[in-house]
Amino acid sequence: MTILRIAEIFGPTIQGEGAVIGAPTVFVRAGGCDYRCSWCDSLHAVDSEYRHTWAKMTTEDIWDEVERLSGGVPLTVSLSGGNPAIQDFGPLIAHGKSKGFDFALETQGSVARDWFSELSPLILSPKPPSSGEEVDWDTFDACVKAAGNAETVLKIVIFDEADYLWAKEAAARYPELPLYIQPGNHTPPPPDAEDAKIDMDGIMHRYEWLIDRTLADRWFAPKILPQLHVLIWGNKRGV
Ligand SMILES: C[S@@+](CC[C@H](N)C(=O)[O-])C[C@H]1O[C@@H](n2cnc3c(N)ncnc32)[C@H](O)[C@@H]1O
Ligand SMILES: Nc1nc2[nH]cc(C(=O)O)c2c(=O)[nH]1
Ligand code: SF4
Ligand SMILES: [Mg+2]
Repeated sequence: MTILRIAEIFGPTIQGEGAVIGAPTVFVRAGGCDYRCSWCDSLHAVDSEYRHTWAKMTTEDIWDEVERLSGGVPLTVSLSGGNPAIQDFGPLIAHGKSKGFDFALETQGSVARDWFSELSPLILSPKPPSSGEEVDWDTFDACVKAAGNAETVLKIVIFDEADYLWAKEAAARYPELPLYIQPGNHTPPPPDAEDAKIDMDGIMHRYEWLIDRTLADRWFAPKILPQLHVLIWGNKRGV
């Protein structure tokens, strides 16, 4: 029996980022991450200090909750975290797909899994210099390979000029993958935050900077998107 550490399951809400922005989805947020990005907006699912808040759930437990939240109506389930790839979501994905649901998964690309080939899409989010983490490109390549024919997209968070230049180089490694860039939320919630306040002016300013920077550069490959859920709900948890 597969037991998974789950920080939260919520929805239905809209997918706020990237390729299927605006699409109804239910989120399953895995607990635990092999990275610790300086600006992570989901530290409650990363910091082992919050481990006691993560539920130990079987595939069946998770599926029951997804069905309850979705009313049993098939949609795309978004697997995020933490890094969902450090746990075995293969059985959940197989079960959900047999019921007509699809699965998207967000990961930084530090662990490759054979079940990536069952995703639609696999969202790979390599981390730029401002994160304080460093990409192992061999492992990242292995993630792209593991996905095989499954839809795979790149989503890169950009905070500053160094990140921007890095994103261009990173994207150039994978010219065949659809590319999404998003401005960073420089006011991510502390892990124990009740308060959903953000610096909205600052976030919009960074978004405008990223659009201007990209277009002035005649870099037309990426779609440049905000975190839509942050614009609507700020740092509120569970949306
Ligand atoms: C919390 S992560 C979880 C999945 C996986 N660990 C990853 O990083 O891809 C989900 C997405 O949120 C992005 N993200 C995290 N913190 C952010 C922030 N402060 N501003 C903008 N995007 C952020 C990540 O880059 C990733 O694309
Ligand atoms: N609505 C909504 N969209 C999201 N897209 C990626 C998210 C994440 O934290 O992985 C996220 C999230 O937490 N909420
Ligand atoms: S890899 Fe993702 S979940 Fe892990 S610390 Fe970075 S942004 Fe947060
Ligand atoms: Mg998020």
